[in-house]
Amino acid sequence: MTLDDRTTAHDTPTTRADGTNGSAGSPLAPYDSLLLVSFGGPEQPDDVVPFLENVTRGRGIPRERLVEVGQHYYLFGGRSPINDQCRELLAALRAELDGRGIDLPLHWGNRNWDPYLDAEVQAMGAAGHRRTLAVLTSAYPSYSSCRQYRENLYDAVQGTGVEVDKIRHYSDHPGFVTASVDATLAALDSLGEVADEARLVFVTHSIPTAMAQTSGPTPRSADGGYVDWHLAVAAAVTREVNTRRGVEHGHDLAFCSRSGPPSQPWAEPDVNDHLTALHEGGTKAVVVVPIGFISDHMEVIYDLDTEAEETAEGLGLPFARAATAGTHPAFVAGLVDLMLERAAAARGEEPARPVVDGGPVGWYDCQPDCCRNLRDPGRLALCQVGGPVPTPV
Ligand SMILES: CC1=C(CCC(=O)O)c2cc3nc(cc4[nH]c(cc5[nH]c(cc1n2)c(C)c5CCC(=O)O)c(CCC(=O)O)c4C)C(CCC(=O)O)=C3C
Ligand SMILES: [Fe+2]
Repeated sequence: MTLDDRTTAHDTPTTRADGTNGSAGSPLAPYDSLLLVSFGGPEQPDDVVPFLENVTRGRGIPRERLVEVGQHYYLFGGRSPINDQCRELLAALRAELDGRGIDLPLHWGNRNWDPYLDAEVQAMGAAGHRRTLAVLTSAYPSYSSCRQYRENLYDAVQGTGVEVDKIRHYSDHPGFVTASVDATLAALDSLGEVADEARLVFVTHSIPTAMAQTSGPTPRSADGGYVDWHLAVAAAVTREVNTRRGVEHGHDLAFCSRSGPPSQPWAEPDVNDHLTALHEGGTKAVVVVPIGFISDHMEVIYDLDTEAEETAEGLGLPFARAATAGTHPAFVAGLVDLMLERAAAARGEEPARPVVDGGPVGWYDCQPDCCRNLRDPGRLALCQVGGPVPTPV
């Protein structure tokens, strides 16, 4: 699916003598197109069950959990906001690109729902695109948040002639952090009198402990890159918020949306348990900051705005939830900066790779042993050092 007619106009690319598209001279050369890659979500009640089947195929999620998650979607009319949020991000990216005089076509494909990634990449290939730059709507390393998308990209390009690079992991890029800082400040303001006493509870998607510990490239910490990256972002946001307010807010990292069988360990503490523990320890108010997500999709509007907020209400704990990055101008501009940086690197230049103080610097191509697929280690993935080779055992 393309965003507008202007995009379609580019579907007839100018072909150079060497057979590649006419992207030379563009600040995004060598890329001839851009591709937003997202998770996907149901758009009407009849979509919910097939969507959940797509997400969980072969993943051993208990049936009760699926029924429960289905209810979350039905509570919101069977429609996840995630696709509309992707449409808004595409429109914001288009405007930012236009403002910088960049007219590359911008495409969009999802892992689990229409518009599907496979169909989109097929269409891109048929339209003559040969080298696209992908932006994942997921900012951190881990199997679920990085390699799985890269596996989907590997599958999607087969037979299309399209090559894919991606921007680096961007959660500690100044654009994303600025958006989180602004949102945290606004949420604190909404708490009124108790704001100065509020603790910042940063939240991300829980993943199995085994997946967390094998996230990021080796050598890695015992917690793994997924947790380390979140801790770096939480510290950077807290530091800036505290400086701006002249107050020392304490902070923690908690997890939401645990799935999988109860016997399997997942990253903890769960946000609801954590709010309870904070309350028992005397915390007077909380701001929940969902740094693990880039838009207010179902994990945010159900797991945080519905469930965690209810937990806080039951405790009598003043609660505010900070917005996700969404289409914050600093975030959108930051994504375009990351595209320009990636293109410069692809041209053999050595662009600066800004991150917040103390943050890890993301990488363009993942090491073959990074975020390994523990279930199906033979699956191949794109955007990897040395090409799509199997993960070393
Ligand atoms: C790390 C991570 C992100 C963040 C990075 C990223 O954004 O990609 C993320 C995002 C999302 N997860 C989403 C939805 C779901 N995730 C599920 C299941 C799972 N997620 C996992 C991890 C993650 N998930 C894992 C390890 C599982 C277990 C099954 C498996 O190993 O794959 C299930 C199955 C039911 C359940 O068990 O909850 C659903 C419905 C939606 C769409 C929301 C909407 O519709 O608005 C989004 C953006
Ligand atoms: Fe998920």
